Amino acid sequence: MAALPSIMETTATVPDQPLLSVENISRLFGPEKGCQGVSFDLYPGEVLGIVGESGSGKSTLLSVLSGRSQPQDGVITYRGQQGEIIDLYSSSEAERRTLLRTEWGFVEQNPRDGLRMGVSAGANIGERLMAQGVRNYGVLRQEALDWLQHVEIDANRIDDLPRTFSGGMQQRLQIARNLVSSPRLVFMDEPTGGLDVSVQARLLDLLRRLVRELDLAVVIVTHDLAVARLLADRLMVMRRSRVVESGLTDQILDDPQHPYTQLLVSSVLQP
Ligand SMILES: Nc1ncnc2c1ncn2[C@@H]1O[C@H](COP(=O)(O)OP(=O)(O)OP(=O)(O)O)[C@@H](O)[C@H]1O
Repeated sequence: MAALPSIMETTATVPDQPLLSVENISRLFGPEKGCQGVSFDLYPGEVLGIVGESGSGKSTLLSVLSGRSQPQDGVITYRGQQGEIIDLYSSSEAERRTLLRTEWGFVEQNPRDGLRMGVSAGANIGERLMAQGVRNYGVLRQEALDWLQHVEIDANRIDDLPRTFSGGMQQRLQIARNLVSSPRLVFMDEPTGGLDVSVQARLLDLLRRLVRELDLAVVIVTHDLAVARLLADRLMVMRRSRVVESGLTDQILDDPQHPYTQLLVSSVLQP
């Protein structure tokens, strides 16, 4: 297999400085509906899981963190590739969109929301590279072939439309489309949701491998504690719009402190 692209060799990333700093952000649609008072730092290469029951505010928080919806309160700063500090919501919408297409990625739960269904698998992968200025057809095609291989899709499907792919393949294609441009930070919203258990397991293995090999920082929303256990270094547990507990994944899952987390963990352990 071709080597994965080495990432960020030229970056000014300082490992002991946060990539993303989140200070007291809130976005509420009603009392306890949305997210409020959320603060944390995310470091390069770190995987943060956001867990909690349905309606606790996970997706709202993710959309605020990823620059998709403006918080009513709080500040989010991102340390750019050159070491510059970017205040996410002081930037223009165009700047935020550029960030999402280049240094960031977003893996949607439903691959149809993250893929362009009307163009080939190869074109889906090549799009972000083109946005970064790669124009050479041979280079684009080779990158697409390499990435199909990285996500375990047969290379001879390169010219096929994503709608001819299975759900698991579409999700792997979406991952390739996001990772081809060597993002430093990837947001994922229930990336294994809606897939069969066996397909989920394979996708999780793939994600785990890619996250490690590419040293990606990830914020992943999941209601599945097994997914969180497998992927996340750290967890934030949300309930009714607030973070009720946060810490190292093993610590939280093996010795939950908050009664709600205890309930969440014990409900999974029960047959
Ligand atoms: N655009 C919106 N307008 C009004 N209310 C909203 C909107 N988006 C989310 N909400 C409400 O905010 C609360 C949190 O929703 P959110 O989708 O963030 O929760 P979640 O934890 O991601 O849930 P799930 O796991 O079911 O996706 C819910 O009560 C939801 O109804």
